[in-house]
Amino acid sequence: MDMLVVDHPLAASLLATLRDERSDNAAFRHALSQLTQMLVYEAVRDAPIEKFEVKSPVAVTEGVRLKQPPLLVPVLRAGLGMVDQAHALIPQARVGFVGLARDEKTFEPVPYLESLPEDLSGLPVFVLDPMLATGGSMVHTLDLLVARGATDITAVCVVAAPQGVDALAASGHPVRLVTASVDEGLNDNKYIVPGLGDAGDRQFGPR
Ligand SMILES: O=P(O)(O)OC[C@H]1O[C@H](OP(=O)(O)OP(=O)(O)O)[C@H](O)[C@@H]1O
Ligand SMILES: O=c1cc[nH]c(=O)[nH]1
Ligand SMILES: [Mg+2]
Repeated sequence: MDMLVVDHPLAASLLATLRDERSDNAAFRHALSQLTQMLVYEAVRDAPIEKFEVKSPVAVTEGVRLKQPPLLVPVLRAGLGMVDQAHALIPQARVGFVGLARDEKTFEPVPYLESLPEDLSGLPVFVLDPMLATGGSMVHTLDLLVARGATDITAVCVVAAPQGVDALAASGHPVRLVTASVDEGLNDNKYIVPGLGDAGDRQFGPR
């Protein structure tokens, strides 16, 4: 599986703010939004473009635009903190939604929302979720997308555990990963170490 770890001092600095337990909900949401901008910017770097004619006040010249803007799919709740910034960068993008809550005992994702276009064939998809821990939530989301015909999926995650990376690779789904960090591992509660805690709670408060 292709993986891009965005290695940039500004991304690292925002990640430090996210990790810092002293960052309150507002600071956390702000840093997540800013870091999403960098991750999505890099995720789009090699996307196919098309050329079109632009008339500047001075002359006619060539402009470029994305050939096919991706479908953005935030995984609720935590992915909600990424979608506005991604959409600001790619305003033509359509948006679908998946809602999952990890069971605290089994660590399996429990689905509660699925709002996706019926046919995803030929449409690139960016899944937005800050945390890739065991990978169960992301693989569940990939299952939904592939069942609708998606063949070109990018998982945009702020922090990934090696176990989550392995789970994506083992899924066999057509996915690549863009992340700011592959962390050390998971603790007994399947939280990423060092991670940044519960990305949903840190934005919106405890469920
Ligand atoms: O890789 P996994 O082990 O599946 O864990 C990662 C999932 O856990 C978090 O969501 P959570 O279930 O806490 O829901 P929330 O966003 O509503 O807090 C996170 O946003 C991912 O969706
Ligand atoms: O570290 C983790 C693992 C799952 N979900 C989170 O929000 N954080
Ligand atoms: Mg959570």
